[in-house]
Amino acid sequence: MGSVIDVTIEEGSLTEKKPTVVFVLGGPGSGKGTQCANIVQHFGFTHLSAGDLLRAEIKSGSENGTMIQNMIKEGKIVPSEVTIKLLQKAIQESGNDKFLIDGFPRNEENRAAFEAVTKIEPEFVLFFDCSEEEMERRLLSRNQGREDDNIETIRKRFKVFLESSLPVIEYYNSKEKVRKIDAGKPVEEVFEAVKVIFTSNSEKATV
Ligand SMILES: Nc1ncnc2c1ncn2[C@@H]1O[C@H](COP(=O)(O)OP(=O)(O)OP(=O)(O)O)[C@@H](O)[C@H]1O
Ligand SMILES: Nc1ccn([C@@H]2O[C@H](COP(=O)(O)O)[C@@H](O)[C@H]2O)c(=O)n1
Ligand SMILES: [Mg+2]
Repeated sequence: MGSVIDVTIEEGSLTEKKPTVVFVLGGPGSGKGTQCANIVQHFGFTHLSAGDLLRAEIKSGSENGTMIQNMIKEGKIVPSEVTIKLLQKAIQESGNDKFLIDGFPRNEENRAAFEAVTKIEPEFVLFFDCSEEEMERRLLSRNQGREDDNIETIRKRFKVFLESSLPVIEYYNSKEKVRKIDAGKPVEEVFEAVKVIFTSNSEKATV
């Protein structure tokens, strides 16, 4: 007769825990990157900007580099497959389990593909609400050498935001996931409002 082996399976050991994800959305120049840097300092998240990952991919000399560069110059949205692969790689390499995903999902295709591939639902969606007039002023004085910070591309980016990105925010709003911030105020005031959201959310999580 064979021996009986007592195998104890610890709870959760067979299913990997999903990371915590907050999507950070808002128009071009609304202050997503600026506020994410503050959130990282205070709340221990890793900041993943989809735009930064795409720009790094261009610099790396990847086979998709020229296609990505052309799309960014035109303010168009890069196919989800490319952006999601970059996000997944960055998540895996980070060693963290809490992420601010900035500038993604940018359209319905981004949203549905991310959900299908990763099975991750955002904890909530931070939405930086800012007037076009103020965003345009900020982008034209950003001076970071971005090829899309010129008035022609900025107008195209605003159009894409209204037509493709706002519907994603509306989708999450219908699921009560959107936390809207008045992003037209000075940086410090915007961050005070951001802190309230992250603090109350972490309190909820520990109850
Ligand atoms: N609340 C604010 N008031 C004034 N200027 C700001 C504010 N927040 C950010 N800025 C400035 O506006 C510019 C755009 O900010 P930032 O890069 O954070 O925007 P973004 O939403 O990440 O834009 P993009 O979508 O183009 O990446 C930067 O030069 C930044 O210093
Ligand atoms: N999900 C995304 C995010 C960005 N892009 C492209 O990058 C440009 C710059 O993005 P920022 O967030 O840094 O402003 C954006 O205009 C798109 O061309 C994308 O395709 N998909
Ligand atoms: Mg940015």
